[in-house]
Amino acid sequence: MPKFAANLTMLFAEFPELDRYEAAAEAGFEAVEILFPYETPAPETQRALLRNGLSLELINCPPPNYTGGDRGFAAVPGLEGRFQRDFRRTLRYADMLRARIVHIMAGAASGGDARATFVDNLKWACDFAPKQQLTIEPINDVDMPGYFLNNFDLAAEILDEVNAPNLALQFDTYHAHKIHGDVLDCWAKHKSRVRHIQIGGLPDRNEPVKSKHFDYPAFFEMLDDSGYTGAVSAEYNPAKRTEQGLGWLG
Ligand SMILES: O=C(O)[C@@H](O)C(=O)CO
Ligand SMILES: [Mg+2]
Repeated sequence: MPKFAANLTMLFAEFPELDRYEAAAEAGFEAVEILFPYETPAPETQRALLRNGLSLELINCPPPNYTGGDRGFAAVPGLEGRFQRDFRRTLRYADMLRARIVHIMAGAASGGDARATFVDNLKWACDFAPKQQLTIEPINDVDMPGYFLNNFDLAAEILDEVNAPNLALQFDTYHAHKIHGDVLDCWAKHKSRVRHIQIGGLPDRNEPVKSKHFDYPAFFEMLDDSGYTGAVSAEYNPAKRTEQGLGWLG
């Protein structure tokens, strides 16, 4: 089986943030991710990770929590200064929490200027933090209207243009399904660029179980055979309490 991680922004949300780490460890996870850890002092998150023997796979840039607000600034012309400040702050958290990956969010924008801004900001970030693994994630524009990076082919072009060893693709099966329909086809086309996977049930983003839309057990087997060594993070809305829906873990 792949190395599964629990996304603590969506899983174990029955508990206060710092208690989710213990809940994830008790459920058998050895790794977690949290999209926006910025409202909790980093030393407290660090202690929760250590106490529960968990590694941190990923955090998002920008801080802080964007509930109801912006979806990043990396592709927003004119906000390069804001992007750089955010990125520096994210890196301080990433260093302290030893986050394996930082996902850089593009933000709401469109057109050629946005694309050029995104490429320039990504090049700057890759140079500024050569030892930090970075990703970009295509996100469907029903869930995030106006989000710049809204398809995988565009992400592939951007990755080619930036051409940095520490920048790769974050492949979320839920978004792949909503954007392109056929997840396996999208995977086959882009797998060589993928450094992080997120999963959610199709089509409703609940537990990642086998459905007429997707065969998760077969996908996990295929990942094992493919030599993929990254994490597969459970990023979904549990239909009931989180623990009651973890049968898919095997
Ligand atoms: O898929 C998602 O929604 C997330 O991975 C994310 O980073 C958006 O905040
Ligand atoms: Mg995702």
